[in-house]
Amino acid sequence: MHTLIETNQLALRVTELAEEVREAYGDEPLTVLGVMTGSLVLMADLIRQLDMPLRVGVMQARSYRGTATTAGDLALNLEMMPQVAGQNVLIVDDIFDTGHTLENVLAGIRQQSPISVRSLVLLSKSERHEVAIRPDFIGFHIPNEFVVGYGLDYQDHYRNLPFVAALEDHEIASHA
Ligand SMILES: O=P(O)(O)OC[C@H]1O[C@H](OP(=O)(O)OP(=O)(O)O)[C@H](O)[C@@H]1O
Ligand SMILES: Nc1nc2[nH]cnc2c(=O)[nH]1
Repeated sequence: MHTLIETNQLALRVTELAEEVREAYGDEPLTVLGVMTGSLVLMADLIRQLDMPLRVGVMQARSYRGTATTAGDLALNLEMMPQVAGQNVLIVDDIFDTGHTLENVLAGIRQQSPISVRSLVLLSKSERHEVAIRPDFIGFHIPNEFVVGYGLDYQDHYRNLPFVAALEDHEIASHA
């Protein structure tokens, strides 16, 4: 694997993203919803830099199964999520790739009658987008490589890496 984004770059950019979120919401109460499992590390770093009245919740969206590095069927589980009716909601995810996950998550949340919904992702792969929507806050635009670390997995490994790295083709094949 080769490193794409170093630990200190991640820390600096997450601090900037927190500032952008503070500018957007001011002192308004906010509900931050992390899309599990990939947003786990970003959520932990981001929410500790937000100082408005904050509620934190999680939901699960999962589309990548087994050895696949292309999207399969998407399973959404909103049962773990707090009530969002009448709330300003910020969806947080690790990566916006084809965009289908976020598009589905946004549609699911909008059905719960929030006041507003915005979205924040750490990474965006512009070359791969297949949907019309875009996240409101984006940490980094990255090339079309399969990335791991800082919450992102390959077959549930590598989420604990403190940096973002791209896997080489043979590393993906070797897990297959
Ligand atoms: O833009 P897309 O092409 O839809 O891909 C983005 C989604 O894929 C990953 O989730 P994954 O299904 O791998 O689950 P995970 O968060 O548990 O790793 C990632 O965390 C995003 O939620
Ligand atoms: N780990 C990981 N999950 C993804 N989901 C969509 N794209 C990616 C990616 O590049 N890496």
